[in-house]
Parts: sequence; structure tokens; C-alpha cells
Amino acid sequence: MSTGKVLSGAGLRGQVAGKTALSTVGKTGSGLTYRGYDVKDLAANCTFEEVAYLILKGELPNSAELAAYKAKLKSLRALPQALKDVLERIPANAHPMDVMRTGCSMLGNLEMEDSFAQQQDVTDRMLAIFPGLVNYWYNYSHHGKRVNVETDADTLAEQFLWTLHDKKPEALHIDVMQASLILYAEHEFNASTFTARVCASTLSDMHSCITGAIGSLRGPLHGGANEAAMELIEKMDNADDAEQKLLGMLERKEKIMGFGHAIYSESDPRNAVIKEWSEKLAHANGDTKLYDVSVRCEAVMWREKKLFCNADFFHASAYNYMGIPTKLFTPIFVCSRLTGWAAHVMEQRADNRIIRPSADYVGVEPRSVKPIAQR
Ligand SMILES: CC(=O)SCCNC(=O)CCNC(=O)[C@H](O)C(C)(C)COP(=O)(O)OP(=O)(O)OC[C@H]1O[C@@H](n2cnc3c(N)ncnc32)[C@H](O)[C@@H]1OP(=O)(O)O
Ligand SMILES: O=C([O-])CC(=O)C(=O)O
Repeated sequence: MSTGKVLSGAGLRGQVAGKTALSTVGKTGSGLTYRGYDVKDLAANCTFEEVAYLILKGELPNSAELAAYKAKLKSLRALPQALKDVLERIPANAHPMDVMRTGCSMLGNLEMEDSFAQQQDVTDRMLAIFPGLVNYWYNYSHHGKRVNVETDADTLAEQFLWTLHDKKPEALHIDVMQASLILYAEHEFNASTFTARVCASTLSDMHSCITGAIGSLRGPLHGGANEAAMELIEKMDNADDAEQKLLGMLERKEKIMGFGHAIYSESDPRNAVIKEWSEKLAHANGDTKLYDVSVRCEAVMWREKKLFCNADFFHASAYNYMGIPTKLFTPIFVCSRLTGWAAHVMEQRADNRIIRPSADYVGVEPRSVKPIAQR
């Protein structure tokens, strides 16, 4: 069995930047656990609320604890009017990740975290409100509709789809969304989580930590890769066309979004789970083109470069099959990863020293300022 990727070089790769009890990533080259549970076990047997509870509070809930937690989250879905006013001013051509960043920041102005004793409550509020927040903006800016975010949805997975399409979603789609939110929930010291921890280490408030993390997740080398993967596969007519286009891209040394990983060396364990859901959705939709194209991309990338699909690649086809607009893909990641980010903020606060690494200076030698007329 592999002992994992050889980690060294730029980007702080391989350097231990702190401790965590929340998850392990790629310890044996491929695995992922949240507080000791295999992510595949969680995705097969839990709802997202159970996993959020596990990540944020340390243990899986029993029935009574889960019912109370779900009831609490359900009671926190309403958007404050001042937040709706801000969302209504953001244009339709804004990126929804920027909407989430602004929405999170605005919420921090309206419902400040005055003391760290409120950290679980402000996190629960964000968890409850984020799906409705982005979909309220989406429906208002794109369809002129003020969608009701205080739905009867039983779970956050259902709430996201319900507030997006303004109707009760079908059961298969809710199941896929449960799995997706679980897969994306936590991933050790990835770039966005590290952003949140750096911010937390200054003893800043939770909304600032999460706002910063959203900004880091947005980039195509991180969470934004699921949108970039969709933009890639939608250009491909069929599996053979996918192979030709991909070979051309590799020849031109272009980066293929949705492939490769900073830590995993053999595979990303989340891929097998979302790939299976993508296949189910393809058959349910009676249209397997995107799935077939994605499978061929996976085979070509492995054959040519020994690069494997990360969590993002098959999320593209899965979300598309559920009628989710591409630009809302990464915001779904936010709705999920919020759990990991917040738990890391709490962990950092519990044993804090300000994060402040050093730099190797590579600039000019000391010199003195010339009077401006002589420059
Ligand atoms: C949920 C997530 O955030 S998962 C990650 C999502 N991001 C993506 O899918 C973006 C595409 N992938 C990538 O850019 C990278 O694989 C990253 C950012 C994820 C990891 O970066 P690194 O740790 O630097 O990658 P790694 O060290 O494995 O790269 C080794 C080589 O493979 C190449 N490579 C890695 N990924 C890819 C890719 N997707 N397409 C083409 N080549 C790639 C690198 O360019 C590098 O080549 P080089 O040595 O000639 O420069
Ligand atoms: O760990 C990483 O570098 C990126 C990743 O897969 C994630 O954040 O889910």
C-alpha cells in the first residue's frame, strides 16, 4: 500500500502547519475520514445534518439530538430584510461566489459574533441561511422572483434544491445532494480552510473567517474547479470527441480542471461516490452523454498522465443532471464546507497562537532614498 504522495516544494507543501482532530486526508494515499469515520461510510449512511453535527460537535447525534438540530436549523432560515435589500442590488452578472462572500459579510454586520461563546450559534445560522441566501439572489436577479426561503424542506439538501427551483425536489435529487454535501464538508488544511484558520488566529470573528474562506474557495484551482470542469465537458459532443479534445489540451500543456490533487497520490475517495450518483442521474434522465464524456476523460487522463479525478470532476455532470446552473456549483460547496471551516476556526481558537510564518527575502540589498529630483 502507498504511504502517500511525496510532499515538498513550494506552496508550503508537506509542511505541518498545525494540528487537527477533524479529518485525515490521504494518509494511505487515498483515504478520507471525518473524526475517525470513513467519508464513504458517512455518505452511504447519513444525512448532511448528522455529518455537520459530527464535525461541529465531535460525535454523531442520536435521534433526539438530530431532531433537535434539524428543528433548530429549520427555524433559522429566514433572511433579514436588510440582507434581502443588499442581495437585490447585486446584478445578475455577478458571480454567485461573490454574492455568498457579500451575503456572509453582510450577515456579520447584522448579527455580529460578539463573543466566542456564540460560535456554534452563528455557525448554525449561516448553515441554515446560506442555501436560501444564494438562491434568493439567483431567482431575484435572473427571474425577478422573490423566492420563499422559509420552506418545509426537511434537510439542507432539500432546502438548496427547493429554494433554487421554488418547488419540492424529487427524492433522487435530495439523495444526491445529501451525498454531495457530505463529500464536500471537510478536508483538513486545504487552501480555504487554512485561510479561515489564519483569520481565526488573529482572534477575528466567525463571519470574517468564513468570508475569507469563501474568497479562497472561489478559485479554479480549488472549489471553482467543478464549474471549470462543467465548462470543459459541455463542449464535448461524445466520448470520442472528448478524447480528441483532451489529447489536444494535454499537447498544449493546458491544465484540466477536476483532475489531480495536492495531497492524494492514487485517487480521491470522494470521486467514486459522486461518480456513482452521476451515473444514476444519467440513467434517470435518459441521457448519458455527459456521464459517458466524463468517464472517457477519466480514462484518458489516467492513461496519459496518471492523473485521477478529484471530488470536483463528476460533481459537474451530477449537478448538471439535476438542473443546477453551472455558476451555482461552487456555492453548494460553500454551503457544505462551512461546517469544516467553522470547526477549524473553533479548533484554532481553542489552542491559538497567531499564524505568522517567515519568508526568504529575495529582494534588493539595502539602499538609501534619493531625493525625488535625482530618481
Ligand atoms: C476540491 C478541490 O479543491 S480538489 C482540487 C480542484 N482543483 C482542480 O481540479 C484544478 C486542477 N488541478 C490542479 O491544478 C492541481 O492538480 C492541484 C492544484 C489540485 C494540485 O496542485 P499540485 O499539488 O501542484 O499538483 P502536483 O504536484 O500533483 O502536480 C504534478 C504535475 O502534474 C501537473 N498537473 C497536476 N494537475 C494537473 C491537471 N489537472 N491537468 C494537467 N496537469 C496537471 C502539474 O502541472 C505538475 O506538472 P509539472 O511538474 O510539470 O509542473
Ligand atoms: O485538500 C485540498 O487541497 C483540496 C480539496 O480537495 C478540498 O478542499 O476538498
